[in-house]
Amino acid sequence: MDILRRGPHPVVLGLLLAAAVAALVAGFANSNYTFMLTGAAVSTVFMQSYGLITGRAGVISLCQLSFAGIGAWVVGWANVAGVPGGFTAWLLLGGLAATVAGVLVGLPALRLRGVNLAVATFAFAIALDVVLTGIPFPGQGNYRLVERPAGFTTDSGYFVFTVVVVTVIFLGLRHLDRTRAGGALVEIRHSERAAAAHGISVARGKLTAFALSAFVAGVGGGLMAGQLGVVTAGNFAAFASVSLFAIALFVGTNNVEGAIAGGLMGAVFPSVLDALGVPQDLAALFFAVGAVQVLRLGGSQTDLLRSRRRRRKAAERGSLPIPHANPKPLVPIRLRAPRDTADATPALEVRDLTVRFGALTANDGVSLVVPKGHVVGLVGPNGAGKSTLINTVTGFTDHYTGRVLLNGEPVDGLPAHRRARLGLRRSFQQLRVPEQLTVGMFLQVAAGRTLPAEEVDEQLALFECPAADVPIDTVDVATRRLLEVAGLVAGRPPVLLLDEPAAGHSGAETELLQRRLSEVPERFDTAVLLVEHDIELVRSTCDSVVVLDFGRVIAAGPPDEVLADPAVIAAYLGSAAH
Ligand SMILES: Nc1ncnc2c1ncn2[C@@H]1O[C@H](COP(=O)(O)OP(=O)(O)OP(=O)(O)O)[C@@H](O)[C@H]1O
Repeated sequence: MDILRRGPHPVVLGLLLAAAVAALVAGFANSNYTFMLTGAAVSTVFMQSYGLITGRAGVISLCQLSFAGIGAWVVGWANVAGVPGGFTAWLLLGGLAATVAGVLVGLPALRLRGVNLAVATFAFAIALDVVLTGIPFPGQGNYRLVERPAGFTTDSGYFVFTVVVVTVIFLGLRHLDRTRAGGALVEIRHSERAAAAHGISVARGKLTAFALSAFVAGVGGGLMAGQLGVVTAGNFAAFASVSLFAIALFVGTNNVEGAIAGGLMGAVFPSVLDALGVPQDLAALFFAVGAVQVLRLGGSQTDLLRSRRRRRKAAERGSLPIPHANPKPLVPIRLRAPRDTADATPALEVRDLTVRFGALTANDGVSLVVPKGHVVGLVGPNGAGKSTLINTVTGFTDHYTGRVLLNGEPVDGLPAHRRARLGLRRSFQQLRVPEQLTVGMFLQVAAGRTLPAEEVDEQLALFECPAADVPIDTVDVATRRLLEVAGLVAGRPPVLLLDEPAAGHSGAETELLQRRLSEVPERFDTAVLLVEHDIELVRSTCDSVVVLDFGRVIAAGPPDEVLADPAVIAAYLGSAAH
């Protein structure tokens, strides 16, 4: 959002420049080059589609060219049938038809991941190959060429048209990247569990990615039909989808430069190999090796380059800018006496919760209450069952007996993202903050709502996090943890469960967390269940403490009393009798 305030982004300027260069190239290049460059622009659209489904949402799809084939088929049909509106309307029609296919493929694919998803989408690509070979493209039999848009009928004119379409798609993608929906896709790619904990429906996110990417691929297929006049099933073969997927994975087509580079590779490489007399299969092999390299390095070429550049800039800039604000703590550290839990209304109630993993009982009839306006500590030695309790309460473990009530209403049976939306939010012991987002975008994704810019700045200042436009991969781990808490409380959930939020913090960071946690109930109207090994943090922030050992509650009550209990001390020393 800061970027918006500063005016046109370099990417927009770059795209305008690209359009100008396209016009120049179209004016001066010979027809062979123009044809090849138009192919590269069409390929760039395919890459944009991979950038959506794989680059952003992290979903493997090996059938993007099949969606393109559907788009091309519809454009061919509209041309033959004389559908009014002309080529641009046909393109949109082709995109929409591909979207329907995207949703149909996406729905059964939602429960699949990794290799299984690759196989499922590839099976669809093969099936469509067979279908398209059986049903000729409209116009294929009688060479009825697709009519290009008025004003762009020459090869050079059509090249400019394709660049305009590519540019419009880039702008659309850029807009998506700046919305919470775009941030949600990136979080799904990074960690489906974290996304669900932020109230994001992973299934709906993936389906949206399938639909959008199929639309873009369908438009690309339609553009190809306009370029070639007549297309055949061979233009959209399943194996070509796999090659393009490998290129997309290698280059990183969620980035503008990656999509353009991928487009150029997809279109130009085969011609280069032809000119060198090298078999085409080698191109696929080359890109497959590149894709394996991505898995080894943990990122595409453009992602790695961008990340390196951001880190270098951050190092040059020194310490990260913290938004200017002067938040006044509502309550100084533990100057306030612990709140009295006796009469408070429960925000979260856990009744007789039992969770078993085979023969092991991780939670054994646990009952506890987190009253409104309170911070409750949940402590116990390693393996006592604290994380299991958080996982179960928030819907990440569904094999349990007992009840979980939020504001008096049972939430048992609801999946994690539904519980999160109702206001049961959590953090994870293992940090799950996606590095690809900016600080401000993550804050909004974690909050589960779009926050006004001023609120984002205030919240970041309150938790002493860097400014909204700072990329997360330049932020240290302890600050990321603070950012996670900042985002979660910004959503003002009725209940927040924090799993060791101070892990890896320095003394100063723990002190900041201590201040903020003490204020959370009043400032955000959020009750907190705090799992923490730092007993001083628990003592200074919690109104009451529950102690677990071997899955059972062994003590509960005011912090000073409970933490001085000999049974609790013995449990921590590992000598409790059971
Ligand atoms: N998915 C699982 N499958 C099998 N056993 C599990 C699973 N998750 C947890 N456990 C076991 O349940 C017990 C409780 O684990 P849990 O992680 O809840 O403890 P904890 O109190 O959070 O420990 P720590 O403080 O080390 O995080 C442990 O014995 C653990 O090995």
